[in-house]
Amino acid sequence: MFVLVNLKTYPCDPVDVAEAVRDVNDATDARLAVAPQAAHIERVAETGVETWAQHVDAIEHGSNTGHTLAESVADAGAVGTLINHSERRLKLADIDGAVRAAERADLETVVCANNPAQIGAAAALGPDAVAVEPPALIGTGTPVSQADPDVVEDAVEAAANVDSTVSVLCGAGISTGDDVVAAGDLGAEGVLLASGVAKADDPHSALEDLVEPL
Ligand SMILES: O=C[C@H](O)COP(=O)(O)O
Repeated sequence: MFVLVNLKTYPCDPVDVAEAVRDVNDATDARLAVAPQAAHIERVAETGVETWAQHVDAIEHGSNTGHTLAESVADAGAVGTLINHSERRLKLADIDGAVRAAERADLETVVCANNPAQIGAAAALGPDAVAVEPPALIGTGTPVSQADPDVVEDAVEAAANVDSTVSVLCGAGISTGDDVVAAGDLGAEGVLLASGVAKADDPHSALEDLVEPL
């Protein structure tokens, strides 16, 4: 299972969480990675943890003030990027452009979507993976894999109908090992999570619990 920890803009210490992700990754068969804010990518990557960007824009080098260039996050140490997170929504053409920009910079891609219908559209753009996240469950601690299993199963089916090489992650409310196991049982190859780790008093312990049954 792939466990991708999104730090959003939570007031955690990104290096402390990155070191916890790195250390727990070293002690499990699961694959763990962390997605800090763009400004923290370089410091986080220097810990040795697998580091992802939270977003890249559909741009090339040039006059794009305030945008995030895929090559720049790759230069800073990111090896992948989220695209179209529920809190960073893009138009369809810009999702497509962001996937192409990430490919150009050799970044792995996870395109997020609200529901199975959008997952099908996202898979058609050829990312490495898609992530289904019902917005109403994000940050609630109510896990999508247990509270709304049909969403996950339908997302897996929707992606497979379009492109069977695109992996499916699920996210929203995932915070325990049981939530991750439930996601795997529904066909997801990974989970995207944030508050369960970034807001935990002890991120290392929270991560150990997440991977313990894997
Ligand atoms: O990127 C992570 C997702 O939005 C899930 O957030 P959450 O784990 O806090 O529900």
